[in-house]
Amino acid sequence: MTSIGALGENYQKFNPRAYLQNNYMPPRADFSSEDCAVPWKMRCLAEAFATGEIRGRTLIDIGSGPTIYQLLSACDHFEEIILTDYLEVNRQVLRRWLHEDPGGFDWSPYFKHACSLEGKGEHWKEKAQKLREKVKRVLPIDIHQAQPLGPSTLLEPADALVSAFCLEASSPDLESFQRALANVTTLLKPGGHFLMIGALEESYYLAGEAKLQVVPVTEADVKETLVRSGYRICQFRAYIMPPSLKIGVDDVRGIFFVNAQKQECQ
Ligand SMILES: C[S@@+](CC[C@H](N)C(=O)[O-])C[C@H]1O[C@@H](n2cnc3c(N)ncnc32)[C@H](O)[C@@H]1O
Ligand SMILES: O=S(=O)(c1ccc2c(c1)CN[C@@H](CF)C2)N1CCSCC1
Repeated sequence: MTSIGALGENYQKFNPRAYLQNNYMPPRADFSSEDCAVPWKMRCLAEAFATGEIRGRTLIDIGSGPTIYQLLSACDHFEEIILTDYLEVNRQVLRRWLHEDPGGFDWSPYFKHACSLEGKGEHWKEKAQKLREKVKRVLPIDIHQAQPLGPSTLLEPADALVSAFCLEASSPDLESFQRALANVTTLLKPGGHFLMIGALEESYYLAGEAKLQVVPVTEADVKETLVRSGYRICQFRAYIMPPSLKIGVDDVRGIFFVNAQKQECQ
């Protein structure tokens, strides 16, 4: 039985570049059809933010990793975006993108796709600049702590949370997944929305030398965990993994998108 500590130790071997190659470059980063995984994920996020119901001053991204695609449709709706991750190597990758350092990952296909989905005629470079302006902090986080951002971070609860492939990929079992959700929920204002993307029935994934354990969760597990943590589920969508995308970097069966609202009476 893997412990939280052992899982954390294993993350020390996590290779951001390998992770990006495995999941955010072809064949998985295929934008040719709306039915492909990445366009599906981005459409879920774009449509949720397009309602105008998810907005406010601050949004926190939980477990950003080395990626920013999950925030492209959020940046018009918040004044301040806070990125977080457990690993300094990932926080460095994020800072390099924010500072436009050469040699960083090319997110332009994702920005172009987001601009196309939103249909506002925005040039992708405008959106990239806007996101860079909105991201004010890149913070360390541990979702297994009661105060995931640590006791000293003077941060009022956020108006919204986003998290993609973090909770199930950081929890050794369902109980710690449930506790982690309760922990991160303390970072969200009552009435605020939590947009979560995650892996369904995945047990591992690779990131270079690292083989990371994932707690396999079903649609019912995710819904039940959210309700028990005091959320109303506004929307739940699932995507089934096509065989062509089973490329040996994980055993993911599909992905879920959930828009959940933290109930006022906690
Ligand atoms: C599968 S990656 C997800 C990255 C990115 N959000 C995405 O959509 O691809 C999981 C992330 O969870 C982070 N992580 C691992 N343990 C964590 C913990 N205890 N608390 C918060 N994040 C953790 C890892 O550093 C890694 O960046
Ligand atoms: O590209 S994805 O959106 C994707 C993207 C990221 C991840 C996974 C999948 C599964 N393993 C996760 C590890 F936690 C990370 N995609 C999900 C649907 S099937 C094809 C792959």
